[in-house]
Amino acid sequence: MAGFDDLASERSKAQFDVEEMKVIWAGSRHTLEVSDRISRLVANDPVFRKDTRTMLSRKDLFKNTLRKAAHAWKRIIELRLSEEEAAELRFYVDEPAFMDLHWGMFIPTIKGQGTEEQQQKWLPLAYKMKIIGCYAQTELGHGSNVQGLETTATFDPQTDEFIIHSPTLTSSKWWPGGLGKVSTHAVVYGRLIIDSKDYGVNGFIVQLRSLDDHLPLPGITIGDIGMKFGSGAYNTMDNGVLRFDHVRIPRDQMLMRVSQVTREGKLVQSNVPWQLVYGTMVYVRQKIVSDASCALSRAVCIATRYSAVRRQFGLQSNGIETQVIDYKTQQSRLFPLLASAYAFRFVGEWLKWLYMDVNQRLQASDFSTLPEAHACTAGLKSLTTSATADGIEECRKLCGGHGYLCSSGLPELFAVYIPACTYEGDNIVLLLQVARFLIKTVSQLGSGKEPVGTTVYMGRVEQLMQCHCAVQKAEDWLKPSVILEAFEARSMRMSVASAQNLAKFDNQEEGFLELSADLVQAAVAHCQLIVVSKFIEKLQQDIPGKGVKGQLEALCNIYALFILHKHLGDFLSTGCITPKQASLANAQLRSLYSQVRPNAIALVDAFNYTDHYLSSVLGRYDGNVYPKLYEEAWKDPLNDSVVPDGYQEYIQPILKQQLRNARL
Ligand SMILES: CCCCCCCCCCCCCCCCCCCCCCCC(=O)SCCNC(=O)CCNC(=O)[C@H](O)C(C)(C)COP(=O)(O)OP(=O)(O)OC[C@H]1O[C@@H](n2cnc3c(N)ncnc32)[C@H](O)[C@@H]1OP(=O)(O)O
Ligand SMILES: Cc1cc2nc3c(=O)[nH]c(=O)nc-3n(C[C@H](O)[C@H](O)[C@H](O)COP(=O)(O)OP(=O)(O)OC[C@H]3O[C@@H](n4cnc5c(N)ncnc54)[C@H](O)[C@@H]3O)c2cc1C
Repeated sequence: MAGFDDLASERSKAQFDVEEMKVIWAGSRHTLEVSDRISRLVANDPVFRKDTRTMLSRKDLFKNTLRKAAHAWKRIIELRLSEEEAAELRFYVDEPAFMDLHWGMFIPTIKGQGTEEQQQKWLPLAYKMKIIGCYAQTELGHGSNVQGLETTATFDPQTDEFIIHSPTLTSSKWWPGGLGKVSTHAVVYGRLIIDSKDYGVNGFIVQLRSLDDHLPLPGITIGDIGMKFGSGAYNTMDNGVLRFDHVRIPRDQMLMRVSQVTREGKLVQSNVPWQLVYGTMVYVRQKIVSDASCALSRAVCIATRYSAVRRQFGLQSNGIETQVIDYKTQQSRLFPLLASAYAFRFVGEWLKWLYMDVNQRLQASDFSTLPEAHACTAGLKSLTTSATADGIEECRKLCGGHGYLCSSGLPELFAVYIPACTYEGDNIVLLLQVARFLIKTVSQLGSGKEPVGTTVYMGRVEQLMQCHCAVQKAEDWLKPSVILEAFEARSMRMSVASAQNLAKFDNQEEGFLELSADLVQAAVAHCQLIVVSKFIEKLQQDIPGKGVKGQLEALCNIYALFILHKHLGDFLSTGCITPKQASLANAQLRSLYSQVRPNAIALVDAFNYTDHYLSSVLGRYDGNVYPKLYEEAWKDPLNDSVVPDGYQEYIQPILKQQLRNARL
């Protein structure tokens, strides 16, 4: 039967060891074992079913999420799951919920911005979930501009308390996940006011609801901000609104690692940079990059399997039509996304290492790598989430009409994913942060301050401003050194050009605003270079397993040459390559697609996703698409009755009217 046979035959064509590729994708044999075990545990538990999610009303959907979260927590305790296993469980439950903000932002904020004493007081409560917290930063009037927040925290020396207040409508906290209906506590960001002087934004731990009856405490108004894009999707989350009317908290609930307020009302700065108040965002942006590879690989897995099952046109001698995956146009849209999923996986792994390294340094009072960590997390968060959001939509189109059905799994995946381009920093705003970092780096060239980390290549500015690409034949594009040099030269030249244009302005801030569209492009070029170079570095590691390294090399080259093709204008206009070399790159790309084609199904099998996680009829492991699509349609509540509700009120009268008209 079509589907079963197609995918079995595809799997038999694979030219590499899929089991070893699973280890590479997971990161280690241990991680693969944990992820495999927990994914099956979730898939086999009826409480974690997902199939009715898009049909539930908001209230039922939300209650169902509460049920799942409570059940997940129960299982974590019963099975004594480690933190790693619990995180895998959350991943495979696959539903945004208040727990994400509690574990992903509230706890990390206390760890990163609280003093030892504050951590000792609050963390045990939070770890045992005796309190549930959220991250209340964004307001109705300001999200990107954190320094523009209006909530005030005024120190009252009489009572040794802070008074938390929302002075305007636009100062209402707006968006925090978990706030609307669940959280008992929040880290609230507000302006620290002492003796009428404004000391800027800081974090404060504020209790919001009673631990007895869950009612908001006096002076606090809270609710949910309403339905969001798509059915199911992010509507499992209670993004909330919060207002304070002179709510008092003890002084020791200001997070005081960065600066302290004494009993006398004096502000004392510690030796850590004030930017640490933004530390949780660096942590979460790093997480979001890893998540991008998961979301993109999921969509790509669905689209690849379905493209091997789906046949249209091109009747062959054996009477069978062509698998759509064999069309070159399909390959040229699908395989770069497959390559991107792998590329984002590896850059995510590297970013996790970078974050851990920065954290260790911070503990030892070494703050030197913080600007680089901020630029990398901001830039890569922006690059990978934008590409993933676009990629999921492309996968939907790659699946034709059936991709638009909720049962394909793609509409909900798209709807739940796209806010990643906005939350934790709007993607353009974040690229502008990278641009500032690049301009600063360029301006310091030749000053004796050597560029570090991902900007080391800028130290070779003279060479990179003049070099000529050495490619003479298509295969030359397979050399990592050739690719790296082209990407480095493009990024260097775009940053230098931006810096030179900026220098023409008397007022640098005005110039930055005027040139911001170009600056964003320079930032994108730098971030793409990071992705390419981290993929190449990955390939320099020991990679066991028959054929595994060869497949990864092909994917790395596809990613790089696809980006080159997509941004050809940059590469040509900066003179990094010639039009002839561009056309050789394109020829090489086509040849790489042919190389990947027989391995495509095995390359998505290596993600090791269960059918439960994919929740897609089109992406089923067994390829049994058509019978299941047919079966799925009959489950729609609209098919509960043969004649629909409303027939007598609305259809019959029309039909009767038409009959009468016809008789006239
Ligand atoms: C169901 C089962 C449950 C079982 C559970 C078991 C456990 C399971 C575990 C689960 C774990 C889950 C983890 C998941 C992860 C969490 C998922 C989260 C989902 C998403 C939620 C989204 C949340 C949010 O959106 S929070 C709000 C985010 N807001 C923003 O991002 C605002 C964006 N704006 C900014 O960041 C800034 O204001 C910025 C950068 C735009 C500021 O611009 P500006 O130029 O005005 O800067 P200044 O403020 O003046 O700063 C100048 C100076 O500072 C430097 N800088 C800026 N930011 C940073 C930074 N972050 N770090 C370091 N340095 C920074 C900047 O570069 C400047 O430096 P100079 O040297 O002066 O140039
Ligand atoms: C699903 C979801 C969950 C969220 N969860 C939380 C949470 O838990 N806690 C929390 O505190 N917040 C949360 N947020 C808020 C989120 O962090 C902000 O929405 C985000 O930081 C973007 O800020 P904004 O809404 O102010 O966008 P704006 O800054 O108003 O963006 C609007 C437009 O203006 C552009 N723009 C803004 N500034 C500039 C500039 N300087 N230069 C050029 N263009 C600019 C942007 O590119 C964008 O196109 C969440 C948001 C969403 C969607």
